[in-house]
Amino acid sequence: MSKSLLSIQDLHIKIKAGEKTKTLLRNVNIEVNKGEVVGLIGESGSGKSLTARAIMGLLPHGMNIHGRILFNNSDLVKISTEEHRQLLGNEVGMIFQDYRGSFTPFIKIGKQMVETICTHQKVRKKEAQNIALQVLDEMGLDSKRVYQSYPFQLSGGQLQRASIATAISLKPSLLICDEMTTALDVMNGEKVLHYIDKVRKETGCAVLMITHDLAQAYKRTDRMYVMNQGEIVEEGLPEQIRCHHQHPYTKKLCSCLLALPGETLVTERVMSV
Ligand SMILES: Nc1ncnc2c1ncn2[C@@H]1O[C@H](COP(=O)(O)OP(=O)(O)OP(=O)(O)O)[C@@H](O)[C@H]1O
Repeated sequence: MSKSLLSIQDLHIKIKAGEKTKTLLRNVNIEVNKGEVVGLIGESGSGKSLTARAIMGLLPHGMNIHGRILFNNSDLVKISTEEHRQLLGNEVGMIFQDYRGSFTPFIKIGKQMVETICTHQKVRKKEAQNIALQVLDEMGLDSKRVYQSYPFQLSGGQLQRASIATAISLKPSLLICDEMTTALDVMNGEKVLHYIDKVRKETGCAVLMITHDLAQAYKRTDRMYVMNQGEIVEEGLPEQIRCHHQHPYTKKLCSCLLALPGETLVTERVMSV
């Protein structure tokens, strides 16, 4: 049985800017195997979110996409909008950087969660209610209160955790997390990451973790890709990226990270020679 769950091959994304065409992503190749946590790191504007949006079929209007995005061997570049919609939620869950768009403002969180669960899973309303309350609880939220609340009655962090709970409640085989802890304080961010790790161990889902946070990526991923100006410039195990990187951009990125107590980073060793 193939280990590959997601295989992005030679992905290019272009956009028309007046008379000219601008290339936003160039020759992107990424592999995510079943059950694996893969990090996609890079500075702001490097193309991480566009990669995620391409997988989800949510690219802004006017962008041209070339290449292949194989998910369980079906090419997501070629499937229809309806097929993409079916896939989202059922197979691929996404936690967005901007959580505010995850909920409709004038419908209570619980009602929205139950509708989402019933749309994607063959469960009755009562069971969907129990699932919603359970995942909210596991996110460390006051589940009954959040369930009964309108989005505007919650803080940004509570809303982000509710949106994460919704994505996880559908038990996708791939979870794409785009800077998902940006709105959370350190304690709640850790709690959420810990919970996602628990879900991954229980369900065997794979995670594509998009982040600026190198320390989190080192700690939580099995493999990492480094992106710069729309291209993957380096890939490898966290330890390789951290201590044996080759590309000047990775070196620059890693040099921003402080060494842990008792360790010397390669970049520092090189600089001190
Ligand atoms: N709708 C759009 N129209 C034109 N250019 C866009 C659009 N969306 C993104 N871009 C450009 O594509 C490039 C990659 O953007 P992307 O959002 O993928 O970056 P990112 O790595 O996710 O950054 P961040 O970490 O800040 O979210 C950037 O140069 C950005 O300006």
